[in-house]
Amino acid sequence: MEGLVKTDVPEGLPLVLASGSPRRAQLLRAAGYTFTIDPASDDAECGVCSRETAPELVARYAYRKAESVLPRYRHADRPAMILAADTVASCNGQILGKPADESHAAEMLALLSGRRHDVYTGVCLWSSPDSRCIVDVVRTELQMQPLDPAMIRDYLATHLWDGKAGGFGYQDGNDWIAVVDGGSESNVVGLPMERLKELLENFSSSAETIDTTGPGSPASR
Ligand SMILES: Cc1cn([C@H]2C[C@H](O)[C@@H](COP(=O)(O)OP(=O)(O)OP(=O)(O)O)O2)c(=O)[nH]c1=O
Repeated sequence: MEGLVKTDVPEGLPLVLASGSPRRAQLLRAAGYTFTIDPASDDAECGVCSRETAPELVARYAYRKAESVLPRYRHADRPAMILAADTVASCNGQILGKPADESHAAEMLALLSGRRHDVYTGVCLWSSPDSRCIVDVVRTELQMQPLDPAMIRDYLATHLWDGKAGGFGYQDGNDWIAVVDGGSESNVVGLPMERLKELLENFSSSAETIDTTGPGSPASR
């Protein structure tokens, strides 16, 4: 997979992956990052707002996931660079998150069959000592080959769809799906590694300071 090259974390901060996704941890490990895992609370993902686009949704969720773990790293003796992400597929105007069950996965695969679709990952980096934050979204366009009922049935039986946006894993080892634009395979699997490197490298000049003490802030909850 491309882009598996690490860079330094600004200020030498310990990197905290605010995600329970095994794929994100694998990608970070493969690139050589040292990090701890501290998943965001489940309520960081709270449904699709009306008229929200897929890129808006993943940006919002990535932000909320990072924000939800921030209070754990607020003390001066526990500084961290928090990394959170959220991935969805988007096909024919529908946003596809993780399937609730096998029949939901089957519906998603039937929709994706033979269609071009996009996978979006939102990434949020938040440095706890100075509460500076950056959010970005990467899109990858994919083409799914036509899937016949037997292919869908056999894939569902593997349970590999479980926990994967769109009910299908790009990394699952069959040739059903190909990247047609946007390049990043790691983005499809849950963390755009080349963009992560750029975000870390440009963090000092690009991140915004977030007021975490005002009304509605993590500290006030
Ligand atoms: C499209 C696609 C997604 N995925 C995965 C990446 C993500 O783990 C998952 C999308 O769900 P997310 O809600 O983005 O992440 P998560 O629930 O796994 O972890 P957390 O919320 O704790 O960060 O789908 C693949 O593994 N392969 C794929 O081809």
